[in-house]
Amino acid sequence: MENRDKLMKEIGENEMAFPLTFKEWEDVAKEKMITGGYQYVSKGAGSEETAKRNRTALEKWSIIPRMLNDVSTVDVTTELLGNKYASPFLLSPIGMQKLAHTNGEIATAQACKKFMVPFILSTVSSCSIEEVAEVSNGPKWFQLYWSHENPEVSYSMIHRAEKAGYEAIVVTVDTVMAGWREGDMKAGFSPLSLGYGSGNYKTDPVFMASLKDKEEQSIIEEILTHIQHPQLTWDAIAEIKKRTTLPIILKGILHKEDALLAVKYGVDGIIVSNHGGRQLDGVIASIDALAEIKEVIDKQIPILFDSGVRRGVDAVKALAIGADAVCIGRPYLYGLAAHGKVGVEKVIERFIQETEVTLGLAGIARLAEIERLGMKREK
Ligand SMILES: Cc1cc2nc3c(=O)[nH]c(=O)nc-3n(C[C@H](O)[C@H](O)[C@H](O)COP(=O)(O)O)c2cc1C
Ligand SMILES: O=C(O)C(=O)c1ccccc1
Repeated sequence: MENRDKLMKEIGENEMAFPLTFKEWEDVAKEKMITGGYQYVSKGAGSEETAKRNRTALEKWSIIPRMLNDVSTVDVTTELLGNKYASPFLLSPIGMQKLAHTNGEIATAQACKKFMVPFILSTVSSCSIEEVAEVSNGPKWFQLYWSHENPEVSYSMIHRAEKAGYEAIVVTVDTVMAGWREGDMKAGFSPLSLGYGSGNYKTDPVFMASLKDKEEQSIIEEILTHIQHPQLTWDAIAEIKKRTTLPIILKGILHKEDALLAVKYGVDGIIVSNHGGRQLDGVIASIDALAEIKEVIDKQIPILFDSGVRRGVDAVKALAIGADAVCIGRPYLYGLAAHGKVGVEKVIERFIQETEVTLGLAGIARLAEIERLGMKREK
């Protein structure tokens, strides 16, 4: 626990300037971001039933710890898709990060590299696939919003991601249309129209060649028609699989039958996620869906998890319930908004440290042995 003591000392002595709790990070981010931008990031869809449920459900799950094990070192290394990672964390894809900080995804990718945490770059990122690869040789995955309008644009992006060294393609399946986000509707807020989120489109040769009108406004409109993909079906997944040698991960699976279909269609992993309550409101908490999906998947493919994770304890619960790795969402975006690259680094570092402390106190010396923990859910 030497690391932990070091961290405690650092927090006490040098890091008072940095926020510590999720709420503190959020408060600083709120101050630094434009009002519409903060609202866009922080809110959920509809009446935010699901955004809230993600939290209440996580709090209903409790850990039943083990005692009298030597936990003088806690090993959180994680194997995923044949790679070994230093921790069980990845960063969820979040579009348009220049909305949070002028350095956007460049800063986030650099912070990830420091901890060798995979960064999942969004299709609608403000920085391009290549720009991000240039500043970070750390692990990177690419998130794809399938373009039904012109599948060749999607294949072009997949090809660019392969060429730039990205290790996996994450196909998001819960965003077939825009979520019902009342805050954004009232404010008339659209991050794309601020020009923050077109890095991958503006640098895509197939997309640019397809445009008749290269005026800014029509580029944005074209991007929007490319992002929404109500026609997305399992056939497209099979098609994508044919076009790349990279592993394919489906993000946004909540039903166990869909998890089984994912296995049937030969995908390499799933992310159990409800998009942080930003898409379909009223859906099951991500952590409860994880518990059900874990049962049927039974280790056939890796299961990743996001939505509502705010600290190390949340991550340990997800890992104990059956996730192979956990994706951090809003917490790192607030770190970015508050303190740029260093902010993201602090958020990641504390997630890892708190996870180590939590596992140690729960009597688990190696993450690989987390199945020894009990988990109980209150009604
Ligand atoms: C501002 C914002 C933008 C997002 N953009 C994307 C995106 O471009 N692609 C995607 O697959 N998910 C996107 N997500 C969803 C996240 O990947 C993740 O599922 C979600 O943030 C998890 O919930 P949490 O933030 O409550 O932990 C976005 C989330 C936020 C907050
Ligand atoms: O805002 C989001 O959650 C998101 O995923 C998204 C979808 C389309 C365009 C930009 C971001």
